[in-house]
Amino acid sequence: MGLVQLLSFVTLILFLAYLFFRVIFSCWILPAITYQKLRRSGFKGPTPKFPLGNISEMKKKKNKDSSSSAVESTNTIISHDIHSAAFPYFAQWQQSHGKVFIYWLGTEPFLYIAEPEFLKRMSTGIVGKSWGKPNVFKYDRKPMFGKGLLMAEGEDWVHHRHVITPAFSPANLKAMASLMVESTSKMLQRWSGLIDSGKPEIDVEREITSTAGEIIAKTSFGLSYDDGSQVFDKLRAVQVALFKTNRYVGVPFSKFLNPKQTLKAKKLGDEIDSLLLSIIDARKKCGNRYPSKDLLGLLLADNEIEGARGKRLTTRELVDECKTFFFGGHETTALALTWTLLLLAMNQEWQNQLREEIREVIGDKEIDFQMLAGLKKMGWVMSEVLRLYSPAPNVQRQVREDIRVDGLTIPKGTNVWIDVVSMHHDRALWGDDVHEFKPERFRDDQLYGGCKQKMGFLPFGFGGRMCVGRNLTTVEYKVVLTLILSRFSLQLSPAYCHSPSILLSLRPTHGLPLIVKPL
Ligand code: HEM
Repeated sequence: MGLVQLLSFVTLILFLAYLFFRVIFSCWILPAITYQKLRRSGFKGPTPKFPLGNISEMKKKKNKDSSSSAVESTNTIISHDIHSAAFPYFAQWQQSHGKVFIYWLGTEPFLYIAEPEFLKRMSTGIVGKSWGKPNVFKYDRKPMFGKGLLMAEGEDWVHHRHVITPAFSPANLKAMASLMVESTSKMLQRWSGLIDSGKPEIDVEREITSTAGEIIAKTSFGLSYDDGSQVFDKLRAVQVALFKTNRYVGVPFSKFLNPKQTLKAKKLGDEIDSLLLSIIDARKKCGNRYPSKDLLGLLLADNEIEGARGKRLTTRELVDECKTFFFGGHETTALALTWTLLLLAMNQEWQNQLREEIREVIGDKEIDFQMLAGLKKMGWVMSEVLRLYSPAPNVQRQVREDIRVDGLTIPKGTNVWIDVVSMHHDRALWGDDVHEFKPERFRDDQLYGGCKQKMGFLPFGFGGRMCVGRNLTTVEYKVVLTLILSRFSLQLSPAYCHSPSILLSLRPTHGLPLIVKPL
């Protein structure tokens, strides 16, 4: 062997050794150090096993419980006590470890929090840059959200939020309200057609989801539903590929354990990107470039002209924001409306009360943005539905610098999993009627519904990262519900099977068939 060959061989060996050490360090040594630090700080939790952490236990518990919950649903018992069905492992671990503990997804430590007082103490005084979004999810959910607002951090997040916020100003929302009326009226026309042809049983989840899609496509991107439909279809397919399959997020090299789904999600993500690029190009080419300062108009303007902060959105960031809003802008609102229709179908009394309020506030007039604030009871119903069936069932963070709470240290790198569903269903916070549908709890306390600790009610998140689309949701919710209740009465179909499940968001597994009758 010549000297050159020997040197190349040694370099290769050193390089492989370096790679090997890096893998061992980040997959084994670093998590072990974090584990020891957390134990020393007094945090307990289920014992993890390398390399899956607690995943096997979670999967086993989930599978066991889904077979028994099927029995419950055939008995047509509709219980709103959903936490232990949706997250059986968390419910079980809470019994042994309390409402704050550590569990592991693969080699990723997660600090589980279902205790609002602890969350308050932990988040008070945390500067934004001390926590971001879990890297493990950023990477895993890239085909759906890229580096859009939901996943952005630090200076990038500040810049994106600054550009996007004006898209949901009162002036814009006012203009959007009439487009919402248009799309909802089209849906109701379809319902009348179905009823006339002898099909009064309608899967309202599917209907509302496509109408909410049409609304976000029109109001934020200036598109018809048909023009955006391929993006919606592919986003739904990525959602299924990422969240409905047997994957091992957090386990080193887990993408090789399920290569088919990983490749499928990546391919769909690339296809969505190119569809969005052509939508962006078409908008750039049209003469009237930024017609109504809608979301796409604002994003495009920032892509072309450097803002006051000396930053501008790259085309990659622009595409990621479009993805984020195509998905986030319709899915959660549609679910809030869907769960509302279920609860109203089960509570004729509240259907009547809301109809009465609509008659008083809107009467025969066309819906106007200003009138919506007068629909107070509808606001209580919305909050109560978001409490019982929170479409966003959890909020996640990752600690970027050591955080100290009550003398305990949460080390840099620890992920944080805030269990919103658990807090919304906690008897200690809401009282003995916690699992009952009682919108009146928001009558005297419109913001927190009488919850004993304000951080215990988090349907739209908290702090500076609170949902940017919440005002749009409120307007859309009130417009759609007003139009539905003004024309139809709703009853639960015997075919409905109550099985709330998590597919990133909290949704009815088998849709929501209702018997719809004209008033
Ligand atoms: C009932 C409807 C909705 C619910 C329950 C909901 C829930 C949430 C929650 C819990 C967060 C905080 C996530 C976190 O802190 O990690 C959030 C953030 C966000 N939401 Fe919503 N959302 C809804 C509607 C919408 C709509 C209509 C849009 C878009 C038009 C939207 C876009 C976003 C975005 C982009 C963020 C990230 C904000 C940031 O980090 O600065 N959401 N949402």
